[in-house]
Amino acid sequence: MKEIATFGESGHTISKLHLFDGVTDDGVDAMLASCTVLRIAAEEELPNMHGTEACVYVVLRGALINFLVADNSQQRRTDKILPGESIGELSVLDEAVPSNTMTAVEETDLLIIPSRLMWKLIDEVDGIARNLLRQLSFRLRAANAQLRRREKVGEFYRQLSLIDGLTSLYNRAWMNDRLPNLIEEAHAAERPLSLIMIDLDYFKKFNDEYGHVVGDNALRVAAGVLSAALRPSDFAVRYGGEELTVILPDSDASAGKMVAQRLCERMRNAIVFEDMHLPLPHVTASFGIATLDAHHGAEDLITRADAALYRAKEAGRNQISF
Ligand SMILES: Nc1nc2c(ncn2[C@@H]2O[C@H](COP(=O)(O)OP(=O)(O)OP(=O)(O)O)[C@@H](O)[C@H]2O)c(=O)[nH]1
Repeated sequence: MKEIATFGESGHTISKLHLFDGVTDDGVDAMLASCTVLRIAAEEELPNMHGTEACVYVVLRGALINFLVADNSQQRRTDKILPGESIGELSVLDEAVPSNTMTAVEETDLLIIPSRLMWKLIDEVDGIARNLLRQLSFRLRAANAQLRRREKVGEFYRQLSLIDGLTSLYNRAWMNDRLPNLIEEAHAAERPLSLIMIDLDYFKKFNDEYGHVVGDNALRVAAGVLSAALRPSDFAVRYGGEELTVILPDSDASAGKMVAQRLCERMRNAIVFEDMHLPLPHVTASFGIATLDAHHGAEDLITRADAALYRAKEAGRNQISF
């Protein structure tokens, strides 16, 4: 980077600089005449300060890219600063160190307006304060829009992280997060809630016999059976491996049993493999039902559903127990 001239010598005028839009005061060129014009090479980084003073940088030629330094010290690229545009106003106004680093996209010439002169211009020249405010409000809106976009993207990935990739059901992380809330809501409203633990039967044998690809398909089919049979207010979760869970808000023990019975039958009849040249493998599952007791929490509910599931397995599988 090198100082190539003063603004007065550079041949540039304020007419194309946004900060001076609508400013007709002839004195401004004179006030800026002795300001430095700095040339920085492509990919060169701009210092945060010029000397010891904060300053406004106005792009006369070339372009800058504004890198926002994130908390985790990764750099994120934001918008380009093009000829006529400026940067650094906030640091002049609040005297804080800028939170971004700027890099030249190509060889770039910059007019440097030191803080003291910037304040003098604001105080003495009509229109500059207005332009500055307009520029800052534009930047604030752009920053808000970017924040909203990031929030949406963040929410998208958060949702994605709560969905099981194979079955598209909710995953265990979702259940760990949501079940305590659902239980709290049920207690507060004094409404029932039932939970069904489901485990595919002899699934190891199924995998051994038909292979893991068909096994995966069987899991998808089992998930589909749950999704198709439940109300929109119910939740189906892949608890882990070949274990699935169904949460039934507003459902007492008899409703829980009825749903489990229906799921058990549909599971038994579901077709895993459509190819008629192969023997049609079916899957069955065992179901353990537990209904929420007053004052009991998620852990207790899962433990009781697990115990019921164990009884269904012990009793021969392909059935429900409570
Ligand atoms: N294909 C496939 N298999 C899985 C997946 N997750 C777990 N399994 C298999 O599920 C089988 C579960 O076996 P076990 O826990 O012994 O139970 P089981 O053979 O179903 O026997 P019971 O539960 O007693 O009826 C294991 O062989 C796992 O590899 C998966 O995502 N895809």
